[in-house]
Amino acid sequence: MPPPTPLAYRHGQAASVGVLLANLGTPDEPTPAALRRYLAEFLSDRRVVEIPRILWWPILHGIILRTRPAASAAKYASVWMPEGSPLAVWTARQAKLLQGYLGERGCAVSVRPAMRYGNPSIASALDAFQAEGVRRILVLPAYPQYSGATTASTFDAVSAWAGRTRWIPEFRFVHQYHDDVAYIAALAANVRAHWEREGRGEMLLMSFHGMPERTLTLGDPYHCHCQKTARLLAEELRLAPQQWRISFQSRFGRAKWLGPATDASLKELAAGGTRRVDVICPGFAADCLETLEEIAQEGKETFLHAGGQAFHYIPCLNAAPAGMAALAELARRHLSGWCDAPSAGARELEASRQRAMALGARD
Ligand SMILES: C=CC1=C(C)c2cc3[nH]c(cc4nc(cc5[nH]c(cc1n2)c(C)c5CCC(=O)O)C(CCC(=O)O)=C4C)c(C)c3C=C
Ligand SMILES: [Fe+2]
Ligand SMILES: [Fe+2]
Repeated sequence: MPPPTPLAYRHGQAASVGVLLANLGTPDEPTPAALRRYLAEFLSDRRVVEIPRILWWPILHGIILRTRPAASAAKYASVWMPEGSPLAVWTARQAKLLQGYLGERGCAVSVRPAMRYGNPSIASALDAFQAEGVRRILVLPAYPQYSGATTASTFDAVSAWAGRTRWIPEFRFVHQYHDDVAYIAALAANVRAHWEREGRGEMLLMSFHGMPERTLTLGDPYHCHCQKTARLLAEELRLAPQQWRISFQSRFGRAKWLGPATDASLKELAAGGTRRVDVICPGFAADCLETLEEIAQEGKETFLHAGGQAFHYIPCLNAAPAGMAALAELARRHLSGWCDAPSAGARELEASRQRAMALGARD
């Protein structure tokens, strides 16, 4: 049960603004039992697996949840950080930093990390905002590219919580930021910094998480958003067409997924004589299993086995200052009018007064 009307609000204290930084979710521990809980929740979401339940349920419960947890747990164990799962650790750090970046607003901003599956759940973070007396919430899903499976699913979780809540706060929702100038600039800065430290390869491969190809024909903008991010990043880095490629990773299940596949691209590049490849995953706001294990470990092995000589993985934006500044700028834009810094308000007021005086108004 969500808590009753927040005490702070009942007592008339000024309500502040909340920012819910939501990412996908991750298991609590790298164990088969924790993986089973996480995968059961994740793969039961109709936004993620769009197969009729009558067909999907026996596959999920009869095969996947019996076999995948142990295999995935071993992969998670290979990337686990002392503080926990990389996705959870980075998302918590980002939320803390974002709160600092937004600290100079005209009202108190509270930023909470949340996970669509697992912990801290979206519902628990929203309950915590209610208890704090927060009456305005900006939901910021950490997905630059919109997809039904991620962004819309976050919206569903917020709506489900609202459906159980009497006095819902005012909500705003960030839809996507795949072509945001500051996000593209942050990605480019990340690549350039890597090149300055490590030299550069002949090819920059931009690998995005895949989706079933059918989602594209059904109208999901995800594929188009990925293409645009990749093109803008290549432009920002002034790359010629033969210096970059896009690919899609993490295929799941038997259906046809968006292509070209990252593993096939790595083999093809090596076979075609590319000696060094640099790989970046621009669709992931933070490093996680899919980047650290599937790309930095497995992808590297694939490329080197196929004859490549050097493989460089460029980490996600994580807590990099340019990435945090981009997130803060995005949040600031969406918070506009809710929580403006008083100095900006006062300046604007003075400018309007002077314009009015120039038009003949009297003080
Ligand atoms: C970045 C956007 C993501 C999209 C789009 C996405 C779609 C999608 N994913 C699956 C199946 C799995 N994904 C898994 C892990 C995972 N996926 C994303 C992001 C997107 N998924 C992230 C950030 C992660 C990593 C989580 C972590 O804990 O580090 C997994 C679980 C891992 C495993 O067992 O392999 C599955 C399964 C589908 C089916 C799908 C689109 C329909
Ligand atoms: Fe995924
Ligand atoms: Fe994967």
